[in-house]
Amino acid sequence: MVKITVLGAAGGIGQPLSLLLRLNSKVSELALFDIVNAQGVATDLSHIPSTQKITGYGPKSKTDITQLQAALKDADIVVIPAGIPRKPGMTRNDLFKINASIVKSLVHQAGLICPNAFICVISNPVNSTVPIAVEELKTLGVYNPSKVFGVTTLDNLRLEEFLSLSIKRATGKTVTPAELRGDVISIGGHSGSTIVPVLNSWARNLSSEVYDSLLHRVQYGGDEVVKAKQGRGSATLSMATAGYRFVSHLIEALTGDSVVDEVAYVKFDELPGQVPDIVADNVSYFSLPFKLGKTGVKLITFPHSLSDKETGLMAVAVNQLKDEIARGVNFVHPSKL
Ligand SMILES: NC(=O)C1=CN([C@@H]2O[C@H](COP(=O)(O)OP(=O)(O)OC[C@H]3O[C@@H](n4cnc5c(N)ncnc54)[C@H](O)[C@@H]3O)[C@@H](O)[C@H]2O)C=CC1
Ligand SMILES: O=C([O-])CC(=O)C(=O)O
Repeated sequence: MVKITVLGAAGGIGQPLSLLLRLNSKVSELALFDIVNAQGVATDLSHIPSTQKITGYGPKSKTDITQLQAALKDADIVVIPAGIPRKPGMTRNDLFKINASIVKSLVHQAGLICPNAFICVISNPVNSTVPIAVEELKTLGVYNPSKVFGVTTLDNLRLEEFLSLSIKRATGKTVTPAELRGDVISIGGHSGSTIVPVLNSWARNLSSEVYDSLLHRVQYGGDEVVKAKQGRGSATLSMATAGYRFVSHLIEALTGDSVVDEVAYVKFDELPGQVPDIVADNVSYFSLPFKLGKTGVKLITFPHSLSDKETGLMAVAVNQLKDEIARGVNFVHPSKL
């Protein structure tokens, strides 16, 4: 029995993500909330045969929070793709002005109504919106470091797909993205040079030229989609797939006895497991691999074998992340910095 609430469910990510969740038989209840059209999306999805209860909620007025609260009641997992996406020429940080308040207000209600729920933040800029979520939950006294995630799974999907293509191009050999999954991961943050792909022994297959173009494509994959969509938004279908991969693992961890391997952007300093000094001495948030159980993150499992190049990338990532994390914290506590 798992209840999932999707906030921003009528959007470009929210709709396909809700569709995928509708098809998961372990989800007993799916609550969709949006400021527009969530009831319409829920009605549409309700025609797909399922034993799952599905409901749609939207505010009845500008100040109405009762519908949001009803959607969040008894939620085990809250997924947040609410907020504006990029247009060409914008960075993810340009979204902060609008999305920071959206995430803060939604997480505030989640902290009040379902304080034990897992919180999965998709809204950008993830490097800053997750610190906002954490600080908001702290102010309510309900923060649990094992249960708050920035969803960076799309960086891992891109790495698996683009590396598979790069290996084919460089060696003529076929290594499927599924074979690479788990063996290569993306750590760091979720924007440009904060994204650090860790290639393990697969790097040996690539010339420095192929490596550099792979690195660029993983770090700036989001820009590629924004440009191709020509002002009509950013990644939605790949993101819904990524979001579903992450959330379905959470569901697995919640409903079974198995411990699942995942990667997400977390506040790691209060979690068990070792993180290298270069990270731990400079930031408290990083996208990291971990073991996931019923109660959330059980253990950070930092990759053992980073190359010199990857260690260098990590130093760059940490530097940029510092400011982006501070921006999120400062938004909730303007006087703290
Ligand atoms: N973490 C990641 O890897 C990725 C994150 N994103 C981010 O996800 C966010 C959503 O992207 P899209 O779905 O493409 O945007 P969209 O504009 O298609 O959908 C966003 C939805 O949020 C709703 N919304 C706005 N304010 C709300 C509020 N206060 N409460 C509830 N719903 C609200 C809107 O009505 C809309 O339906 C963006 O910030 C985007 O940058 C996008 C791709 C990847
Ligand atoms: O690039 C964007 O704005 C959306 C995003 O986070 C991604 O595609 O990785």
